[in-house]
Amino acid sequence: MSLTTGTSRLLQSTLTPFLYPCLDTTWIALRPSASSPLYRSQRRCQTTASPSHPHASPPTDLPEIFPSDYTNTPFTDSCSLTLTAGPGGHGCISFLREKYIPDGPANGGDGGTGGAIYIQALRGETSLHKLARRGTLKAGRGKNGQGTSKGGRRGEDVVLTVPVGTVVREVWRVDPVEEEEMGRRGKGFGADLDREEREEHEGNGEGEGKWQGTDQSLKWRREKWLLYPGILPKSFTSADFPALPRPRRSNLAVSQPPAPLRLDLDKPMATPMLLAAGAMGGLGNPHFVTKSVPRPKFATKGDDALRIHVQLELKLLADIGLVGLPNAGKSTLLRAMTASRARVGDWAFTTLSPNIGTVVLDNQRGRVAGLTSLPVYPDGEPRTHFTIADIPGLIPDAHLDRGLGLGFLKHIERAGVLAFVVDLGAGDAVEAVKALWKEVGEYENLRSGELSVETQRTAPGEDALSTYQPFTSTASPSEFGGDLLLDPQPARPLPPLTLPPISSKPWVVVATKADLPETQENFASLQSWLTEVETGTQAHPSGRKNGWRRKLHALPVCGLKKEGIDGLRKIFVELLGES
Ligand SMILES: Nc1nc2c(ncn2[C@@H]2O[C@H](COP(=O)(O)OP(=O)(O)OP(=O)(O)O)[C@@H](O)[C@H]2O)c(=O)[nH]1
Ligand SMILES: [Mg+2]
Repeated sequence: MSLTTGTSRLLQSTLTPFLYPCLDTTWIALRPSASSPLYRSQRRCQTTASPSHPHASPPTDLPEIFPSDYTNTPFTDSCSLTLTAGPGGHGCISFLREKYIPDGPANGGDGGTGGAIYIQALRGETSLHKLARRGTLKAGRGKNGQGTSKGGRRGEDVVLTVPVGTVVREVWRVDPVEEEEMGRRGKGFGADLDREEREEHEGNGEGEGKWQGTDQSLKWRREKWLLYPGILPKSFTSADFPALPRPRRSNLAVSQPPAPLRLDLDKPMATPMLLAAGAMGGLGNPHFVTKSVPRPKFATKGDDALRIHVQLELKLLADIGLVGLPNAGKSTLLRAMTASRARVGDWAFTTLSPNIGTVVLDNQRGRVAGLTSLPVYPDGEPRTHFTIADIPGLIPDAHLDRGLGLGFLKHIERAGVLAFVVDLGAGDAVEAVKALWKEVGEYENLRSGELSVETQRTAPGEDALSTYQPFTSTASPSEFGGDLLLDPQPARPLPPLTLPPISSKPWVVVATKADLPETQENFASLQSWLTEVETGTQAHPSGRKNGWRRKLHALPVCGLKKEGIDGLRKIFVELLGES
């Protein structure tokens, strides 16, 4: 009885505040009253102003953002990587040795296959910076075989996780299996040719001595063989060795995409996709038992691994891109809508590389206020969040690469929906939107010209992106100590990606600093201009006939006080459904 009472008292003291907060008297006592300053400040943070009266509040009570509240999130939208699959483990040279069997048969195990490299596009990822930092990715080496016919373990696999919308393009590859096959076919490796082929050559009157020479020199590939410890190579004659086994590929290699790699990972992937299979392990000494050599004291080494140099590029930077002149309030808006802690400053070019923030629409515990249903992705999956990119400010003549212009415009091209952010307190908002569109439109013209030049340069039938040329060096890899130290081809820049035209993307105008006095008129003229563009009375600001004109909204917001944010979120969700 006393135990029950004790348990219930314990429960009351520890769990009640969490399960039934309304019953907990201590919590009630601590809760700020409606008149306390804390409560008032909380209520002020939660208010969302009606967009129709944004200017009602005076601009004096603006919250301050302290420098200690800034964090710099790293971001990279393209990178080059060298992917090296795992080399195979060596075969083992071993003999059975037991009581009464001092010189048993060969029982060395085969080496393990090397680890493979996979790629997987996931929705939670937003940047390639983690991969860009690494530069080279290597899968694990297969373990060596062991005595008593124990095969070596497989090498560790590596999975690259990338954001959805990543494009993977191959720059060059070194495929040792392909090279060896080519060498055998092209150079006539006598020892490894089929007997019929050989006889055919001899029948054609080619000297036997010549074949003999090729035969012996190519059979003996020191770097391919492992010798029993303590035995010097000179104690073998090359005739003791059988022909080198043909190069093999692991069974996994059949699911490798064809070379050259050109992948557009525009959907989230349930399972990783193979990019490079690991190399095969070497063969243990039982593989070389013959009548004349019953106890072979050699095994083969594991194969060298496939190496691919790829370029990764994000086709989609974020769902929404904030485009604006410097100091328009883009970073403040991003902070208001997401948990981003982007730096804010009262000067131009506070932001120099994109900041990406995520707006959570459904956090598994409920939807954000005002959303009755969730938007869906093109594949029908409900969209529980979307991303916003705060892109550095554009300046006039950015399309001529003035002030890092082209770099910033490249980011704009990669956003799904464009949100033109204009400062209502910095002059005519219509002129500001027109100036922004002018830069974007000029950049689009430039890009379409660039693409057509690239298409003309490509010979008909040739792959427009990259063509695979296996490494054709006169020196064999063994001359580099079995390992190639240099890139087989210098990394050449790949042609630009073909992306949808910017002017056909949905767009919206966000009028910031609506708390500033006397900005109503500016906003009203912006709204009427947008209505004219929508109805076709005014030309599309990009100068293109087929520019996006449906549902053109302008929304006044105050990023500092988070006013007008709910309405903006709803419009973004609506436009994402259209994009
Ligand atoms: N009154 C008022 N000031 C704002 C508002 N939003 C931003 N500001 C101020 O405007 C200045 C610039 O804001 P940022 O968010 O850094 O502007 P930005 O567009 O990111 O600037 P860059 O990164 O340089 O292109 C800061 O001093 C902000 O405090 C707003 O809604 N109202
Ligand atoms: Mg900024």
